Amino acid sequence: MLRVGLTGGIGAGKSTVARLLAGHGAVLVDADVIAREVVARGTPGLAAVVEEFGPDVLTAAGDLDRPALGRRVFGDERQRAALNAIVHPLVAARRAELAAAAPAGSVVVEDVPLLVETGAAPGYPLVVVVDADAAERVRRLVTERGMSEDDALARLRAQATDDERRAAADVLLANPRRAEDRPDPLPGLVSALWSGRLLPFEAAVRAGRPAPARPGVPPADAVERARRRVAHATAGPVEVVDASAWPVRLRASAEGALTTVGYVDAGQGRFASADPGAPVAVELVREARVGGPA
Ligand SMILES: CC(C)(COP(=O)(O)OP(=O)(O)OC[C@H]1O[C@@H](n2cnc3c(N)ncnc32)[C@H](O)[C@@H]1O)[C@@H](O)C(=O)NCCC(=O)NCCS
Ligand SMILES: Nc1ncnc2c1ncn2[C@@H]1O[C@H](COP(=O)(O)OP(=O)(O)OP(=O)(O)O)[C@@H](O)[C@H]1O
Repeated sequence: MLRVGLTGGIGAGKSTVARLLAGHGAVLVDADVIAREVVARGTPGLAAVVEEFGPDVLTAAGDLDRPALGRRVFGDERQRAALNAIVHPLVAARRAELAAAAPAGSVVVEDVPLLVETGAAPGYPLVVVVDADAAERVRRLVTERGMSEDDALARLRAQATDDERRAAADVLLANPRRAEDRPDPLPGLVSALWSGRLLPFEAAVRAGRPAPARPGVPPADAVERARRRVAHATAGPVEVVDASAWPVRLRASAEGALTTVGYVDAGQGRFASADPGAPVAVELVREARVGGPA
């Protein structure tokens, strides 16, 4: 099983990409759907929201009045943080539960709009970001979702910047406005991602097989993502030993949860990434030596 974090700014095309991946056989987990379930009528989540925001955020029938709550939280950072503190832990727990229930051999694609904002990105073996510029995203929300421009801009401002999301992307899928006179390139990009990266990555994780070395010099941003992922999984310091060639070599102090982020046990205190797009080797050493004198 391989967990893939799929994210992008509002209106970037996450759902479109998720549907294409599902067509190839991915198991989908949709954080927006879960975020509705955890505040459905009668849930502890809804009770906590009402305790925080008062009964004005309920409809006459006792459901969450989403437009009313939306008006309060988009544009007021403090209120948004209060809502996030209630909803996000419930969503993260349910996401993990659904991913764990997927059949062996699955590629689980988790569509998580706020993957970067919540700091969850390094906890995934692979992060896919769908990218479209802000003006185009606002156009989509206004023309195809019936949102006002002000509402669309308020949501954009409540999210990470495009640069922050791009820095977290192991794979960046460009999804600019579809041209009417040319075929849409997105299905082809998603198909190549599926067969060229996701399927081989999942198979290698299942077989306990490290990714083979590859030619070229690792880009600095890929090295930084590997370092952050390993630091997140091992909850300790991580040193970059050699980033001049693939596999990137890192040194960490504990095994931690490396196998949950796409690493396999390579024996003799070594772990290796199974991601064919970014081979990384991790050497485990006693804590005192990581970051200390050689
Ligand atoms: C404020 C609420 C009630 C408004 O509901 P509404 O039906 O209008 O929007 P919906 O939930 O369908 O979200 C649509 C999009 O808005 C954006 N968005 C939603 N919540 C947030 C947030 N807290 N911060 C930034 N962007 C957000 C996302 O891009 C999302 O895909 C709702 O968005 C909510 O409960 N948000 C908090 C939970 C959350 O963060 N959900 C997003 C993913 S976990
Ligand atoms: N390349 C494109 N050109 C034009 N319209 C597009 C393109 N990709 C997606 N859309 C349309 O833009 C809207 C937003 O796309 P989609 O629902 O996939 O985005 P999303 O990132 O999941 O949005 P949200 O953040 O609101 O969940 C949809 O109406 C979709 O049909």
